[in-house]
Amino acid sequence: MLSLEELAVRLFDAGAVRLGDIEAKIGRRTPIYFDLRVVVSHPQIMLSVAQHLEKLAKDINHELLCGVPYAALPLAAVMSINTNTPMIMKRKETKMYATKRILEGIFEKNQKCLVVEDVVTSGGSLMETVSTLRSEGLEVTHAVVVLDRDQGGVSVLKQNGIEVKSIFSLTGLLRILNEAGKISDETVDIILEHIKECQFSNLDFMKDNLEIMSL
Ligand SMILES: O=c1ccn([C@@H]2O[C@H](COP(=O)(O)O)[C@@H](O)[C@H]2O)c(=O)[nH]1
Repeated sequence: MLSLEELAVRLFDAGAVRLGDIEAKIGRRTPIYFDLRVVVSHPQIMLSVAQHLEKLAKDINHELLCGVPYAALPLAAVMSINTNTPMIMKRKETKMYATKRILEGIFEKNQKCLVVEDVVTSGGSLMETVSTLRSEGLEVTHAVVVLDRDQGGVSVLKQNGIEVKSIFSLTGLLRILNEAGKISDETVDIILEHIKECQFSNLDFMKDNLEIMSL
C-alpha cells in the first residue's frame, strides 16, 4: 500500500486534482476540484485508495458495502473483493420495469451497511444515498470517504447520524502537495480562503430530495 504522501502525489500526477476557476455542483465555483473518477484508468492507484479505505473501515461494524454512485462504485467493488464483504448498489433512479428496484444486490432489513464515497463537500450526495438505504430498512451509521473538503459536510452528516472517516482532509492534502512542490504557497492560500468562505451547515437546500432525514 502506498503511503498517504505517495498516494497524494500519484493522484495529483494522474490528474485527479484540478486547479483554476472551476464550475462545481449547482453553479458554485471552486479554485480546486477533485476528479477521482480518473482512478479507474490507474489500477495501482485505485487499489491503494481502496486499501486505505479498508483500513478506515476495519473498526466499523458492517455487513454490507454501498458506494455512492457513480465515482465510489469501483472503490466499493475493490473493497468488497479484498475484504470479502458483500456489496449492494444504489441506482440513480428506480428501475421502471422487471424488478423495479432502487437497490441492486442481496440484503436483509436491519443489516449494517457502510457507505463509501469519493468526496464530501456539503454531504448532500452521501446523505441522499443514506436516505435510500434507510428507507429500504438498512442500518447506516458510518461512511468512509477519500476526501473531506473541510466545508462542513462531515458535521452536517454527523447531525444526521453518520460518522465519517476520511483518508484525506483538504487541508492535509494541500500540505502534502505543497511540500511535494506540486502546489504553490499562493494557490494554497487562495484555496484555503475559498474553503473558509464556502461552508455548509445544513442540507436545507436539498431537503425536497431527501425522503428520510431521521435515523
Ligand atoms: O471536488 C469535488 C467536489 C465534489 N465532487 C462530487 O460531488 C459530490 C460531493 O459533493 P456534496 O456537496 O457533498 O454532495 C461527490 O459525490 C463527488 O462525486 C467531486 O467529484 N469533486
